[in-house]
Amino acid sequence: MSPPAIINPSVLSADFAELGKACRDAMDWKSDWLHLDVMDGHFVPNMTFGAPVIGKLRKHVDRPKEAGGLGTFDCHMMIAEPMRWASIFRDAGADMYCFHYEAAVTSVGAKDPADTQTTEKCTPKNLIRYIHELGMQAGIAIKPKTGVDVLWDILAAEDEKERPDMVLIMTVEPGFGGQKFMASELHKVTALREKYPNLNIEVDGGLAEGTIDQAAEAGANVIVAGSAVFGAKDPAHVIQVLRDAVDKRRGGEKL
Ligand SMILES: O=C(CO)[C@H](O)[C@H](O)COP(=O)(O)O
Ligand SMILES: [Co+2]
Repeated sequence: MSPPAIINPSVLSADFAELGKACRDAMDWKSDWLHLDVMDGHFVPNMTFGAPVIGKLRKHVDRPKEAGGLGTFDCHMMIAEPMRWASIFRDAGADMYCFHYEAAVTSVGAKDPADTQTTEKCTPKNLIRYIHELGMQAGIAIKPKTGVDVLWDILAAEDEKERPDMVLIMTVEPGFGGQKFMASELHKVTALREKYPNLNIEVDGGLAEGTIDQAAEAGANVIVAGSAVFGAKDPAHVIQVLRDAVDKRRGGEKL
């Protein structure tokens, strides 16, 4: 059976002037995690917030989930140099540091924003190892134009410290909330779920009541939803619908 449903609202669609309230609301609505979209204006054509904001939000979010809080701050790092910023986000309170494969393979392995000397290349496996050494969980994301094939070698790393805890399949082009769900990406989820029954597989972009069944059927269990939750009249109901769809697939019931 695939892992349990993890419903993960993205604050990208919340009122940025009231992010503390958005976190408290997400807890009240019985979310499992909180998804934080970090955008740098280089890797994607948009900017959001960085570690200082995440550090402040931590104060609004109780742990653990069992006590009514949110267990995991899931930081979706849409940034060009993911190795450079990992320790800073760890210090701010990130639990899951989910970087983009495309950014990792085109950046250097400097571990400090001010380091201009390092020229050694970053690799996904080295970055995953480093994220684990920092005490965070490691996620790896791929954009719609990146094939799922790039992930096989990383998932099969001999050393478990170099294997990701979660894979994120983007179902929109990263950069903006409220875009149309790309069902064309779900074959990647199906392929991953076939090979890795226990892996946390996250989908992000355009997930809502009308699209969740396809994603759940493909095998996704970590569900990001921004506009569908923060734009809803009854966000707690939407979260329940998303959870039920994943749980039905887990129970073997055909959707
Ligand atoms: O990573 C993202 C965009 O790059 C967001 O997490 C995502 O788009 C969520 O928003 P919505 O559910 O409205 O599509
Ligand atoms: Co995201």
